[in-house]
Amino acid sequence: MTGPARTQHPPLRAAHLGLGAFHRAHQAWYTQQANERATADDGWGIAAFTGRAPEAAELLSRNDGVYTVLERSAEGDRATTVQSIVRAVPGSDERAWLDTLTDPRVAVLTVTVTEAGYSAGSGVPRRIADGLVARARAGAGPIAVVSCDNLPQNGRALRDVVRKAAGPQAVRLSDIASFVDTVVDRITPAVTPADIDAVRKLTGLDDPSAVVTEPFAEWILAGEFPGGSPDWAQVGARFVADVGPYEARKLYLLNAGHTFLAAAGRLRGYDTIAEAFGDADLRADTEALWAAQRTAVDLPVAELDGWLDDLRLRFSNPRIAHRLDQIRRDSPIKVALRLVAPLRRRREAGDAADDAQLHAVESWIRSLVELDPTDPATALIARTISALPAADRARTVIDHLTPEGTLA
Ligand SMILES: NC(=O)c1ccc[n+]([C@@H]2O[C@H](COP(=O)([O-])OP(=O)(O)OC[C@H]3O[C@@H](n4cnc5c(N)ncnc54)[C@H](O)[C@@H]3O)[C@@H](O)[C@H]2O)c1
Ligand SMILES: O=P(O)(O)OC[C@@H](O)[C@@H](O)[C@H](O)[C@H](O)CO
Repeated sequence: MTGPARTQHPPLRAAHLGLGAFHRAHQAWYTQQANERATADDGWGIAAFTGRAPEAAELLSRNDGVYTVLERSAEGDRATTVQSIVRAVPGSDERAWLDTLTDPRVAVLTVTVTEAGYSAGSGVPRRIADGLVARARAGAGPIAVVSCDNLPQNGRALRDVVRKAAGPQAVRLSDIASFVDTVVDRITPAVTPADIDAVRKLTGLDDPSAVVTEPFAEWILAGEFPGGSPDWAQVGARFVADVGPYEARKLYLLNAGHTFLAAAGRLRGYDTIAEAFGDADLRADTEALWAAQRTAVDLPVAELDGWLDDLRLRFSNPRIAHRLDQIRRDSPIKVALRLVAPLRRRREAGDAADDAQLHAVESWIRSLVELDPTDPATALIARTISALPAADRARTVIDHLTPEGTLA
């Protein structure tokens, strides 16, 4: 058995860094949908680089970059083939990275490297800076850099760390690189062997690069694309002047809900979001958290109500096994941005701390103290917090957790 076949050959015009499940289910999928509505010459092919380990590139290359997206609703599965990735490259291939970013045809660079990828220590800012400086030197023209990670003002956050990494060369970037803010949404769990089996049963194809995702997808973008972009708007993406309200909605409701359920659900022995959200107490806590945090979202009430109704169904989808231990990874930075930041804003406005927000922070602290850490950053903060008197822990986190997820 082999994987899905290539029938389209879109020209190389985009690059991506961080060839994980989400890129395959979101940006590459949107680009595929846009390519299907374009003439062959107007399509966009992507050179996708892995962030760290080479395996995803090696697997995808074996099938010429073509793979299956399995959209999984509560009712059933639907398989589509994605051909927009025309080259899958291990991130360690610096030559290929520089060649791609100095290629004048390449006008868009999308990025999914997780929240942790934005720290200087990850090496991501330096790699992007090197590529953009080389592009400026080569006179290869402007490029849009599109962050697709769950961070506030993600485009600006990426711009700042890339400029810093470029040092004195940063001045060269202003002329060639525009950094685009985005809100990206599509619940896409890490792929399991059972998912690959499900794809095999449905399509008859052996596709180790397949991804399973929900039917829902959203992409909201604000910024300049001086060298053009795939026609993502035609396939549902929205270009707006300011992503702020949509970003608050996504981060303070969906992602904060996930962050809370990952901690509190794991403490109760659940494995997935659907299981945790199915627990009456945790569901009530999540609803209370949403009620508190929605005050920070500047969107019409009816629009927000409808979005939350959809979110309840999405969290309840029993056929999407979004594992709590995956979501718990790198939690300090997520708690800082999704729970502590809105709590502090409330305090600055002179309002009392909300019980549901406090409960979410306290649940996270309990998860640090009582559960095995998922990653080194979490282990480090867990040790510090565990050493504090229990009565001081929440106050310490609320007062001293930095946006980088460390205790100041
Ligand atoms: N999966 C989702 O549902 C989803 C939805 C919206 C946004 N996102 C964003 O996309 C990110 C990636 O999600 P995913 O599901 O593809 O995860 P994944 O684990 O499948 O892939 C993560 C990618 O990021 C790279 N990466 C991770 N840490 C890195 C580091 N420190 N330095 C360099 N590269 C690094 C990895 O090499 C890999 O290519 C999330 O962290 C989030 O910010 C994901
Ligand atoms: O690692 P995080 O917390 O940024 O993301 C985990 C999930 O909350 C996230 O992947 C959501 O499923 C996603 O943001 C939905 O669009």
